[in-house]
Amino acid sequence: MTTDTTDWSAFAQRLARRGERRLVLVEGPRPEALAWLRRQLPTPLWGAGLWTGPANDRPHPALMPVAPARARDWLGRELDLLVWDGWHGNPPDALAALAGTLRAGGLLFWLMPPLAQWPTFDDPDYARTGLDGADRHPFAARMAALLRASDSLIRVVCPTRVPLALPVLAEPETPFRVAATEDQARLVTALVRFGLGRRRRPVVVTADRGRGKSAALGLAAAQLLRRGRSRILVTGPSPDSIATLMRHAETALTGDLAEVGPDRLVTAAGAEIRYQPVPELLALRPPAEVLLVDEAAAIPPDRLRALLLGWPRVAFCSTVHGYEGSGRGFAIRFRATLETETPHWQALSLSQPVRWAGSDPLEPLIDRLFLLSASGSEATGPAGSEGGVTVEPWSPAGAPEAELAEAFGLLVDAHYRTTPADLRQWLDDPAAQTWCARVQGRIVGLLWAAREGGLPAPLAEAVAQGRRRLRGHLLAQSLACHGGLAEAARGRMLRVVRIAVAAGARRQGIGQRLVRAARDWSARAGLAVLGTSFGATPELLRFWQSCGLAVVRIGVQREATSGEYPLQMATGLNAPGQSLVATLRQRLVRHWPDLLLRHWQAMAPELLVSVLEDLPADGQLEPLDQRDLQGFAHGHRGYDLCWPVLRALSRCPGVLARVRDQGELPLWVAAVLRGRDWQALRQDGLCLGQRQGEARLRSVVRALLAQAPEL
Ligand SMILES: CC(=O)SCCNC(=O)CCNC(=O)[C@H](O)C(C)(C)COP(=O)(O)OP(=O)(O)OC[C@H]1O[C@@H](n2cnc3c(N)ncnc32)[C@H](O)[C@@H]1OP(=O)(O)O
Ligand SMILES: Nc1ncnc2c1ncn2[C@@H]1O[C@H](COP(=O)(O)OP(=O)(O)OP(=O)(O)O)[C@@H](O)[C@H]1O
Repeated sequence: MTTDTTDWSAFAQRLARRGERRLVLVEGPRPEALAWLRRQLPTPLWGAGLWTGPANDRPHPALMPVAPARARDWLGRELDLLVWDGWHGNPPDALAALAGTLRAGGLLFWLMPPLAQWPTFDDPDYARTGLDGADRHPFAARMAALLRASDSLIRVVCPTRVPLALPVLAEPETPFRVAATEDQARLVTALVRFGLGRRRRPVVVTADRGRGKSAALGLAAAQLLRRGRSRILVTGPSPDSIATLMRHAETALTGDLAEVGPDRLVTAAGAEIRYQPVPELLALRPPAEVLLVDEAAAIPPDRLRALLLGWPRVAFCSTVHGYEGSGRGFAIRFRATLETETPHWQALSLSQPVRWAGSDPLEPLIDRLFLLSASGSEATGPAGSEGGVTVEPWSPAGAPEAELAEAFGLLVDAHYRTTPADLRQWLDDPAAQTWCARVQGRIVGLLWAAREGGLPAPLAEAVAQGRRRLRGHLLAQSLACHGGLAEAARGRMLRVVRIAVAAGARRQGIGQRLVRAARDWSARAGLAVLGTSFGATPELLRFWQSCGLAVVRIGVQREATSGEYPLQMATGLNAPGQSLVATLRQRLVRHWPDLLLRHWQAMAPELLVSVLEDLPADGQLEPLDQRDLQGFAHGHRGYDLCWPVLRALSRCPGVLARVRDQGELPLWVAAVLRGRDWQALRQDGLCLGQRQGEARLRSVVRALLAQAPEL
């Protein structure tokens, strides 16, 4: 033992008795820091630990090496020690996620250059998101300032040979123990009431990490079996996600169980709690009185909806931890479905931590560093007018902390996947431009954009041919590559990365004003295009249309998490930009019927038609087509013979809008545009069969011909 060794094991035990965890920042050259750590960590190590650097460098053989990119695999597990090698990169989402796996008594050693060097430290992780070109890093500077101000942080400056003076921690009166909190007990009671109560009154439980939400589900499921329910189904994004739930249910049912398996608990009376994966549940539809869905935020929205409608009592639970970015967005987006389908739904939440004490300083510190609990302004705009709203350029990097938290909160609340990595990108990207809208000084709207494109001709050509891919330049690159147009990567553009207006201030023109500010700035700066890329919904499409942008591309695959098609819209700001947008749109006009048949089968009819209505109508009927249509309308000509003409008719101006007005859009889209057969249409409840379906389509065409004789 050398003289500078600290008894970390005793310190960890004391922390555990207080229910707390600590961050230990090990500053100074990496070799010295590693040498220091090697001297500190005893053999055997006092608990389970991870090391995020290269396996060969690990400072203790008992530390398990894990690449930060695999941090997700550790969610739901528990650790005593995390040694984070910041010299090999600091991806914010992974650091925040792994910090949450530390149990009471846990220590997080973070190896980094001295705090003073953080603003210019060339973090190896920057290359992943194109930030390696920046010479200053406000995000890291901000973290350094927050750490410097923290009174719970333990700082070690290497090289050092003196023993560390650890904080003196008082012994608690009662040692901390992981056990039910009052909050959790209340939730269990509420869940039992829900499980025994009326149908179609779903509950949505949200909680930060480590609040005991999964355990509460298990405890409630056990009580429900005891109180007469015969089958409770549980599901989640993966079998691992329900292990805690099953374990707590099993413990609560001890003595009553006839069969115990990892995905099934059966009581002596034959009642069961059974895990089934989401696809299996939706395919087999096993009956059950209650369905519990854990980690619901990681399940695509269309599946959540199917689960909601498929069983009489459904509870959805989700963690709202910001590093996955899905939690809060889940609550916000799913709310719309709940309000429409099951207006009597109920929101429940858990706030007291179970895994550590309320006095734990690590959770609030990580929270501050990564703004994990940021939530947007409650401020509303002035009703019915634009008066009192100011729109101005704004820089997140220079903003006071409280304002930054409020502004980032707006983005988090408004977007499904806004994570600490976005916060870093927003603060650090030299190509970022931001505008904010204020009412009485408070931020009620934000537009974050990034300058893209402007690539040298040979590189732009290589991107267009699909031979090169670059970090960043998302829209420029996508348009160049998918459209096969080098001009898209050569021209300079501004991409709106995110826009958000506080819920209480929407539909007052604030969004439009923010876009106008970005557009005016771009035009003045000589950029060719203003564009954006987002998960398509008819509402957002309408918003961007109202800002003067037009559809230039729709992705061929839905995004896995949101289940939405990526949609790209743009407007030309000068002659080359206008010509680029026009060319992209012409290609889309030519290609959409084929894209539709092969790729857009899952697109909701409303969205599909909104997209098609955005494009210039290009359908033309010839005299023979017109004769066919007359024949079809009056029942002399069969549907199959007329199908090509009906498709051409769909492309004529105003036709789809008229079909919508007649309430027949779903049938028209499925039969005519998608070419689905009558059996499939009947199965989907779109018609009673061929005879009835054809009759309805004939009646639509008759009305069309009456309204628009020029057809
Ligand atoms: C790249 C991206 O960021 S895409 C994601 C956009 N952001 C989000 O989805 C976050 C949540 N939503 C929001 O924050 C807001 O609703 C925004 C930013 C989309 C729109 O901001 P707002 O200030 O409400 O828009 P604004 O009042 O300027 O609307 C202008 C027009 O857009 C259209 N529009 C806006 N919202 C909607 C909507 N929900 N449904 C239909 N049309 C809409 C309307 O035509 C509206 O004019 P009108 O109110 O006179 O009918
Ligand atoms: N009432 C309880 N008694 C004993 N242990 C509990 C109790 N509630 C929760 N725990 C334990 O606390 C830890 C966290 O609980 P749980 O996994 O339910 O939390 P969670 O809110 O789902 O959090 P996370 O998203 O971090 O997994 C688990 O190890 C669990 O076994």
